[in-house]
This record gives sequence, C-alpha cells and structure tokens, in this order.
Amino acid sequence: MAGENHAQPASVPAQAREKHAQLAEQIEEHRFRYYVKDQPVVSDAEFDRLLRTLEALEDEYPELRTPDSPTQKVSGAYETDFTAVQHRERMLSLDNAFDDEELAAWADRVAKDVGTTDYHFLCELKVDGLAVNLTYEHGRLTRAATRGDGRTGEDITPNVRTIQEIPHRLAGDRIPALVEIRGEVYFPMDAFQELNARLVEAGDKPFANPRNAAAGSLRQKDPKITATRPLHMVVHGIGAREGFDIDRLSHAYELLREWGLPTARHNRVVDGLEQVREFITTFGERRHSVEHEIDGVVVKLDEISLQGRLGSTSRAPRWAIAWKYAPEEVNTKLLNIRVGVGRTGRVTPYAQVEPVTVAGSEVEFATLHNQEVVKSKGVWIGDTVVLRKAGDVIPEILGPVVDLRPEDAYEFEMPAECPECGTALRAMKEGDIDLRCPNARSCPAQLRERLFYLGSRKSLDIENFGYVAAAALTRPLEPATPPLLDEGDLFDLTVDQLLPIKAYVLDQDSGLPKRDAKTGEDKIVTVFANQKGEPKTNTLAMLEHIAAARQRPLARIITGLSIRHVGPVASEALAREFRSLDRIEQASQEELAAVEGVGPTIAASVKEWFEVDWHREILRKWRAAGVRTEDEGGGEDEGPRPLAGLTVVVTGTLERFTRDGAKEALQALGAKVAGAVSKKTAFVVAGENPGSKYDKAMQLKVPVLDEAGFGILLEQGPEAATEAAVTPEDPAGTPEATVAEEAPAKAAGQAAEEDPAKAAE
Ligand SMILES: NC(=O)c1ccc[n+]([C@@H]2O[C@H](COP(=O)([O-])OP(=O)(O)OC[C@H]3O[C@@H](n4cnc5c(N)ncnc54)[C@H](O)[C@@H]3O)[C@@H](O)[C@H]2O)c1
Ligand SMILES: [Zn+2]
Repeated sequence: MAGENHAQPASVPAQAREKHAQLAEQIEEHRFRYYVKDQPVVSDAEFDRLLRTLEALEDEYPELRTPDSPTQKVSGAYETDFTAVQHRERMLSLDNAFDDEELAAWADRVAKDVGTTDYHFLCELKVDGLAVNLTYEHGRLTRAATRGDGRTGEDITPNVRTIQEIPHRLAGDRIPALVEIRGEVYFPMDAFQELNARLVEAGDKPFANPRNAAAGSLRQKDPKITATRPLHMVVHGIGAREGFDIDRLSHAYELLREWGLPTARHNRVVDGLEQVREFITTFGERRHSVEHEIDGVVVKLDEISLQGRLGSTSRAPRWAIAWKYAPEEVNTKLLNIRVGVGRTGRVTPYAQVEPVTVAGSEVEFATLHNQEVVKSKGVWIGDTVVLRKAGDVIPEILGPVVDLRPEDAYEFEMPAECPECGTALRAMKEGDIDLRCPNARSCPAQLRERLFYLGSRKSLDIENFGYVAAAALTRPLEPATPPLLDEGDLFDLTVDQLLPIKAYVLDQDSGLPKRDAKTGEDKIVTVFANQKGEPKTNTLAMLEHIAAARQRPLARIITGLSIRHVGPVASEALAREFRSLDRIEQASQEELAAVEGVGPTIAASVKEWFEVDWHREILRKWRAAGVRTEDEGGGEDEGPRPLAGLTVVVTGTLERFTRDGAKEALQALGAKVAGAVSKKTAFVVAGENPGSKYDKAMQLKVPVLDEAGFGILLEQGPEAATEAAVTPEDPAGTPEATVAEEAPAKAAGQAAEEDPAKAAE
C-alpha cells in the first residue's frame, strides 16, 4: 500500500535503483498495453505481482518512492485518439488486500483514524470491467469519460450513449444541478465468445478476455460499432456534486436508483470486520452466479463525512480497500491441440498447454469443444493464451494474446481420420458440427472409453478394472489382435488371454502414454502378468470382480451398454418400468417415451441401439455368460414406497453411502432423485463439501439434511426428516464449495458432455 514513509537520507544501492527503474518501465509498458491498446500481454495477477514487487522495493528504499513512481499514480497519462477531458473530482484507484492480515490492517487503521466508533462498512462486489465517469448537468448526460490518469480521461460520450442501461436523462423530480457518477462498464462472459468469433471471421484481432472486450468496445472511434456490443454498467461511486446532500454512500445509491441509474444489486451495509469477512466468503462461493465477472470485494466506509476525514493518497482513497479473490485467469502457452475420441465416437479437440497452476490446481489440458470453436476463438498453436479455470468448471481457453504471437505459430486443422483407428471422420447427421469416428464397434478409443465407463461407479462398479486395463484389452502392443473387439467377450476373458498382453500405460486425462520417470520413455508394461509370467494378484481380483458384476441390478447393466443419452437415471427409469432387457427391446418407441424420465430423444436412441446387429450380439453373449437381464419381482408386489412423490437432491460426500448408493436407497423407497435444486425439491441431502446446490437450497429455503438427517428420512420418512432438517439463514455457515460432483473423467470433458442424461442428474 502506498504509505508516506519519509525518505531517510540513506543512499540507495545502484542495483536497487536499477531494478526499480526496470520494474517501473515494465509496469508503464503493461499499463499502456492494457489501458490504451486494450491488449495486455500479461495476466492481471502477474501485473499485480510486478506492482507489489515495486512497492516492496520502495518500502525498503523509501527514497525511490517519488511522485512519478507507478505506485503513486492511478495509471499513465497517455496521448490517445480521444479528446482529453478533465474530471471535476479525481477518479482514484483502490488499494488491495490479498489476505486477511492486509484487510485487518486496513480496518485497524480506519478504526484509529476515523475518530468515532459510530461507522459502517459498505461491502460491494468488485466488477471486472473498466471505470467510467458520467457527468449529468441538470439531469442530462453531458459527458462520459474513461478514468485516464485520474484527473484527465478520454471523452467517450458518443460511445457511452449507446449503452442501453445508461439514462440520457435522469428520472424523477429531485434532480441536482450537477453530479458525476462513477461506475464499471463490463462485457458479459457468455457474449464474449460470440464477439471473438465475429472478430476472427472479419479478420480482426480477438480479445484475450471479457474485460479487454469491454474496454476495446467502449474505446471505439466509431460509436456505431460500440452500439453493436452488449455492454452493461454498474454504478459504484459518486464524484463531484452540486445541489444535493448525501450522508451515506449507501443512501446515495438509493437516490441514484430513483434517477434510473444501474446500481448494484448485491451491496450490503455491515457493522464490522467479521461481517465483512462473511460477505467476502459468501460471494467467493457465489462468484459465478453473479450477473457479471467479479475479481473481488470493495469495502468502503459508508459515512461520507468520515470518508473525508480519512482522505486519499495520490493513488487511492484511504476509506476503501479492494479484497482480491484468487485469480482464475493465467497466461500460458498453447503447446498443441490434440483430438480425443469419446465414448460415442465424438472427436473433440483439446488444448495441451504449458502446465500452470490456477485456482489451486495444476492445469495441462483445456477443452476446445469442436473445430468451429477452435477457429472462432482465433487461437493458434504456439500462441500465448488466456486460460481460465472458474470454480469447478473444466478449464477453458478464453482467447489468444495476439501481440505475442510467434512467427512459427500455426492454425489447427481438424484431422480427416480418427487418430486411433484411421477411419475417415464424418458428421453423423446433416448440420452436425461434431465429427465422429463411425467405427463405433471396434475403434480402440471408443471401446476403451465404453469399457472404462462400464467398469466405473456409475455402471457395473468393477474393482481393479480401470483405464489401464480397458486400454490394454482394446489396444495392446502385443498380441496383434486385442482380446476384446467389442464388449461382448468381457465376461468370457480368461487368465491365459491376459498374461501375454503388453501395453502402454495410458493417462486417463489425456489418453496419452505416461512416461517413465527415470528413462523419459513411454511406459510399456505387461499389464496382467508379473515378472515370472504369473498372473498379478490384481489380475485375479479383476477377473473375480468382473464375474461378480454379472449380478448387478438391471439398471446398472443398462447403463453399461453406453446407449446414447441413457445415463444412470434413464437406465433406472427403464429398469423400473420394464424389468427386463427383452421387454425394453420389444417396447414400442411410444411406450418407451411415455416412461417418466425417458422421453422421445432417449426412446429413439434406445430403439436405434437395438437395431444394430453387433449390439444384439453383445447381449446374446452376455446372457450366455450369465449376466442379469431382468430384475426379479413384478410391478405390483414391490415393497412400500414411503417416499413416493418426493424429489430429493444429493450433493457432497456422504460417509455411509456412495452417491449412487444414496440414489438407489432413495429410489427404492419411491423418491425421485434430481440433479438440480428447484422449488419442487423436497429435500437436499448434503454431505461433506456440498457444492452450489447447497447454496441454491438455502436460497429457495429447501430443507437440507445432513447424513444423520438422511438416515432419518430413509428410516422414519419425510415428516421426521423435516424436523431434523436445517434451513440455515446464516450464510457464514456455508461450507466451502468444492470440486465438481460430476468431475469429468477427461480434461477435454467429452465423457461428461456426451451424455445429456448426466447433465440432468
Ligand atoms: N494485465 C495487465 O497488463 C494490466 C495492466 C494494468 C492494470 N491491470 C489490472 O487492471 C486492474 C485495474 O487496476 P486499477 O489500478 O484500476 O486497480 P483495481 O482494479 O485494483 O481497483 C480500482 C478500480 O476498481 C474498479 N471497481 C470495480 N468495482 C468497484 C466498486 N464496487 N467500487 C469501486 N471501484 C470498483 C474501479 O474501476 C476502480 O477504478 C488490476 O486488476 C490490474 O491487475 C492489468
Ligand atoms: Zn476411431
């Protein structure tokens, strides 16, 4: 933070002086690229780090802290194509708090300097956009300007007039002679990709992230272009004013709202630091359910007169502080674009980047969805790219840093053939963007993914049968012919077949061979035999577990068939209704579609599946091998269904149940298990680390059951459970949001995306 240490006459070593000059120059350069060109080349986190390093150096050698140091200025004063305009009152930046200690230090200082104990904090979201200053004279918008160096900004009045939310005239009758309104203009994330697609198509530079898109859109020479961009604004301050008085900033916002200005929806006035922390935690968890991107929380002293008492430095007010959340965007290098083949043959490009840590985990792969998306993002192999990992979402590439594009960068081209079996790729239906490998039966990639899914907890839950085994059985190096050409022979595998198999050890995330740490070579192993050529213990266990899996409930067997759109929920519905594979096969499309939880898409898909000869052959072999194809019991004499009519959502980790186990237990008692919380949800069962569903339950006041409460629901029914439920009011009690409940098996997210049934769970 900019302090006012007084320089000691101690001399500064030449080395420190030099480092200071270098850093200052770098920072100025980055500011120019950011504020003037709207094309930064480093991430905000990286920029903040540079600025902090400079501040630390100045703390050590206060002599270096001269008025023209970047730490003392709002930003640079640049010549631009826009007319320069003076702000009536300075527009400042904000000091930052990156941890609780810094936040507490600020609060201490406020407490010390404010001269009273009667004050309040106003918590606001820190919107990630660019600051504008709107001047209203007698209610008319007469000027709009960028922040510039805080005193002089750029005149962007015609551009700002194109933003629908910003009134040209203030409403109501309490209109002041003059007021400066400060706010943030932002670009919505969901419109961002569309904009880049248009820019790339027209041969223009795409933007690296939505913030740059907002700045670039607003700073257009031709306001007609600005008018085509979906810009929004949120008000977060007030500058010079004449003709009215305000006592508290929060009250001023109420007035501003009456005038028709777009004020923030989530502000909260609180009493002390503890409540500030609660606000920070709450919105840290809801970061992505807010209507705009946020990068932090701004805490302000609400009383205007006390703000004046604290004053400002040359760069920032002392009465406010910006808490910064952990950055979710980093810059990294796009090393390659690979294609993966999913369970249903869909071929998806995905990015391999130089590994970076973002939002607490290391990222090496990011989804690119399909070849059109790669093109529309305008990313080339070799580019520096902005990578974003938001919460529990699959990492994504936002856009390229075009200014750093190396000469040898090149555009991605979708391969014409399947990378694993060489079959020519094609769209399966007219108008489909996705390309698929049509070799559904024996394409090693598709079969491997299907087998892996079949062995997973969602389906047959076969221990010792994971990705490496699935790969070894479908695409071994030796023998030349794999033991499985489709899943039909799975239950007939013998030890003798397994022993000679040599294969790569494949990494589940990338589908690429793992490397031997010592030699650096691709790892090749005899997967099922030990050095003496005898079966490994795991191998024998695997065969036993495969044999045992034949008796899993019908629903799980259906799931294991990898019928498109038929995930565990639809399988459950089909099994419950028809009770045998034969009856499902014989059912008409209408009968299938009529089942609750099935519908026309799934019905059509089931019908199609049974029309394929090799599919029916799988079933014939499975039957012969003793796989269960019907569930016992008729529809009438099933047990009591005390939870019939109730919809329950399960989230988080339970101790006594797996997720699937919990679902089965509920369904067995007649409850419907849903994937999303709505007003119709009867209960949310929340284990450890529940995700956003918990928040949603609180919001909608749906009763939440912990594991004990869940037990009561199962054993004593809904009434007893209602008494045991919590409907928490206290947001501070919200447990931390964690990783996706349906964590995608693959970085490219294919598995998760191919199965809409999963999304509906
Ligand atoms: N990547 C780069 O090269 C580069 C270069 C320069 C600046 N930056 C980034 O730009 C950002 C801007 O720097 P800065 O000096 O404006 O500081 P800042 O963003 O940390 O804080 C000040 C700004 O926050 C904005 N703001 C958003 N919500 C607000 C609210 N509710 N109340 C008050 N203000 C609110 C205002 O526009 C204000 O000017 C930083 O995050 C920095 O990392 C990046
Ligand atoms: Zn293939």
